[in-house]
Amino acid sequence: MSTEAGKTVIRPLSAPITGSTRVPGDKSISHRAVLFSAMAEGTSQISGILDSADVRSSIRAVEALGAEASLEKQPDGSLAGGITGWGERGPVQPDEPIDCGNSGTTARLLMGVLAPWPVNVTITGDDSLQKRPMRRITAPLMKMGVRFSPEGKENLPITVTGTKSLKAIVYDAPMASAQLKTSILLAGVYASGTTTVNEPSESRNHTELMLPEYGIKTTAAARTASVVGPSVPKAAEVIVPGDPSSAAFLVCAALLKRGSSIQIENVSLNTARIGFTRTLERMGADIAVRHTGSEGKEPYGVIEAAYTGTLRGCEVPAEKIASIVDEVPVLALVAAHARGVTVFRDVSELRVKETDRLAAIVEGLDLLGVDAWIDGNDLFIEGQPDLAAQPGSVFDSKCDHRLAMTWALVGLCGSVPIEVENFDSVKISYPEFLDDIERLTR
Ligand SMILES: O=C(O)C1=C[C@@H](OP(=O)(O)O)[C@@H](O)[C@H](O)C1
Ligand SMILES: C=C(OP(=O)(O)O)C(=O)O
Repeated sequence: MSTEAGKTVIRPLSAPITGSTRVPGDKSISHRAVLFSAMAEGTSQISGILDSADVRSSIRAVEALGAEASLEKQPDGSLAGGITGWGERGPVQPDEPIDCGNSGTTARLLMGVLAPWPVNVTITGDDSLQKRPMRRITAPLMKMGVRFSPEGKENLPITVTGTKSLKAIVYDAPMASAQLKTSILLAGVYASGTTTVNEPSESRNHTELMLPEYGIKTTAAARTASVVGPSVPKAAEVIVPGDPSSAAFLVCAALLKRGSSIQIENVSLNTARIGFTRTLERMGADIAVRHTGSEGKEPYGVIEAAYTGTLRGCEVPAEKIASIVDEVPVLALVAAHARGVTVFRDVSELRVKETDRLAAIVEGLDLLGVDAWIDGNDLFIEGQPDLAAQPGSVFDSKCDHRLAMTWALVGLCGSVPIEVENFDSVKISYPEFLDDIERLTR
């Protein structure tokens, strides 16, 4: 790998991707472990925490609010140690705005964390995060009694002023978003009565699975989750499994690189997260999932995948999109190599991620000569089984980690070097991505 003027040259892998590996800790569970432990009374013990820029944003945020984190780097690259929360005392008033960097999860969950406390905290973030919608979070929290200034503003920076007299609500969410659901449920922990979030389709359920570990009365069924408050979370022990969203890049690489065969161990097999395995199976991929255990209520196990060279297009219905929401860019690249058309129905949420991922997918696939288009909120890709990049093509990651890894696969699994602009955005979720994939070719 070489980088010049923000462009990284990605060269074809010298051999098929083979063998067993692990991926770093799950980002969603790591954020939650950090934030829930900060809210709790006592010292929580956490291991397997993802050490990435986004999770560091959550750690810095809770430290600024008075939680004590003594986390140490482990030989496997993860962070482990104790977090002593503010519990009944509540967070301290920070001196400065809290900068959540690139992390939507940090900013949005923090609004719910701060809701029960009489502090004024300004939340901000980088250029990308300052463009992402926040009214979806502030509107329901305002119904619970939280104040935001400027009132009704869509984008960060926004100042949160919490209240000790939060009202419990029943909220019909306009979109399937675990960040929205979690923010409301975290506020609900301190509201009197039952706070419920109903969703149009199922989003990831880590919050519902983890809050009971912190002693919070929680109920959950398909598309609905509730907490009963008021209650103070109690310290817990959390072991974070590997991140399936990171695993998806290695799996897709194996499906695109002739002769490859890999096993990814100790990865979360939460069904709300591994929709990509089902999509790839429907595309005819050789992929299998094997449960080996669970941590708390979170299942984990092994994902196996092997190259076959024969993939076909498929249709992914709207209600399954939440289970692949962060994997659509890399699945779109696989679809570009499949025979026939692939359709992802109602992927409008991709427009409001780190960048407009829908537009970026169409742009990147166009550079590869692949016909991809958006009709309404649906994404269509006409695959080409013999697809090959032009040498030296420059793909723009738009400083988005998922796009950086997606376009890197074009170079790694193809036959000519390509370039990826701002490839270093992989530090957001998977800093060791390139090392991990190269290690599997030796
Ligand atoms: O709750 C979470 O940890 C996340 C939820 C998803 O966002 P939305 O809730 O906005 O869909 C996902 O895209 C993000 O990477 C992490
Ligand atoms: C959308 C993502 O994260 P966040 O919303 O936390 O920035 C992601 O990791 O792809």
